[in-house]
Amino acid sequence: MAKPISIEVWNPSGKYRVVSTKSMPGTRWIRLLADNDCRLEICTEKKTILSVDDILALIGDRCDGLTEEWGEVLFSALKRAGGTAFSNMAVGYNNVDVEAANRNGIAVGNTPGVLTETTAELAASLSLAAARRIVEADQFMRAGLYDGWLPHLFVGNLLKGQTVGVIGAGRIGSAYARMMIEGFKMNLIYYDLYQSTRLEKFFLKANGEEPVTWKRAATMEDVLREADVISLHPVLDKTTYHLINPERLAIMKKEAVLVNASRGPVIDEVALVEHLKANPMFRVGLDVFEDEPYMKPGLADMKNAVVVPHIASASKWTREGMATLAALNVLGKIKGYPVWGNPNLVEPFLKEDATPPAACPSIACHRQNCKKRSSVDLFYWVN
Ligand SMILES: NC(=O)C1=CN([C@@H]2O[C@H](COP(=O)(O)OP(=O)(O)OC[C@H]3O[C@@H](n4cnc5c(N)ncnc54)[C@H](O)[C@@H]3O)[C@@H](O)[C@H]2O)C=CC1
Ligand SMILES: O=C(O)C(=O)CO
Repeated sequence: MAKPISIEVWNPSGKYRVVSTKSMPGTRWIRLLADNDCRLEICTEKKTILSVDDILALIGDRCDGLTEEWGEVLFSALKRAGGTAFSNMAVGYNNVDVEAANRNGIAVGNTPGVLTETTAELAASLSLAAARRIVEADQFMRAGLYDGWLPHLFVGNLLKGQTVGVIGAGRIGSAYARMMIEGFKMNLIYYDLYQSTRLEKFFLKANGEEPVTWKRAATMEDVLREADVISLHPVLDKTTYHLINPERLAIMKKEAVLVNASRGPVIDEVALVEHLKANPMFRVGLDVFEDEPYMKPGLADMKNAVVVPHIASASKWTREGMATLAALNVLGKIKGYPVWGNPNLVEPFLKEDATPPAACPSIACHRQNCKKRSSVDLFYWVN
């Protein structure tokens, strides 16, 4: 039997028991649940990742809704406890065994609509940090090694006029592409399984400047060969696992910059470390890792890698929005509300002082609608 888990309780006499396995940013999500007859239990354990036993202890023998990362054991426990709702605080849900959720009649919520720009901005930051060697230079400065301007000191890559490559030109990939085109006047080449109309409709209104060029590549290899900066934004699934492997690394330019703010396993990280060792001018910016929270051996020693701990969606507005949407997914399901028409247009749920619509903002998959949703609504969480 799992040991008791420490929790903080809001509205103890609430009719519905909702458990959050993590403390989430902001307070609106708490108010929304507590004001709607939910007894909210927030796990206050210090550990970042809870074990299956920890979560079983949290579910107990009566629970109406929950937010975490799961499979059959936990979904069947949630079902036995009378639960019907689960929400990730993420757009992605590759942490969720959707089939197991379906078998147990549990709806799976996620939180699109608030992450796109924040995540794209982090990818753009990593692109710049890697191209201009910001982290190396910062460490050098702090170590007291700077003793005067030198022509060769931390020479990096100019972005203007170079080519940015995007693999997976969905919401985030397209937003990132626009930032790099508009901000740095880069030319674009992208690869996606589908034509990205949202990206192709966009054009540079550059007052009198040379317009940038853009094209959709026939193959991913074309992007890897041609681009100077490549950013990965696909979902993680069987088709994208180890998308960047030794063969594909080998065809990239020796001084290319590779950015990953999608999912760690999209890159074969062991192969990447070898490539970084062999090609000191090849640089990467990584927000996600194959075995999060760990890095593959050797990566931490590579000066040509900028690494950050999965913070792409970490802006205050986004994280508070994610918390609100996750809570409203669970609440909406408990109340029997329908699913909101467009999970990417969620502003009505985010208005601070307004009553949110009587709908679940984004139920990515449940028994009734699972097959009907297009792939664009299926997202994946880390690990
Ligand atoms: N690092 C972080 O904190 C965050 C990471 N993400 C991750 O970013 C990724 C993209 O998110 P969105 O843009 O919202 O999703 P999206 O669904 O709008 O875009 C994904 C794109 O990838 C394309 N794609 C799928 N398989 C492909 C393949 N084999 N080759 C090339 N393209 C392929 C799809 O056609 C789609 O256009 C997801 O993995 C998501 O979980 C999202 C938010 C935050
Ligand atoms: O939303 C997601 O998929 C995340 O990775 C959270 O930042």
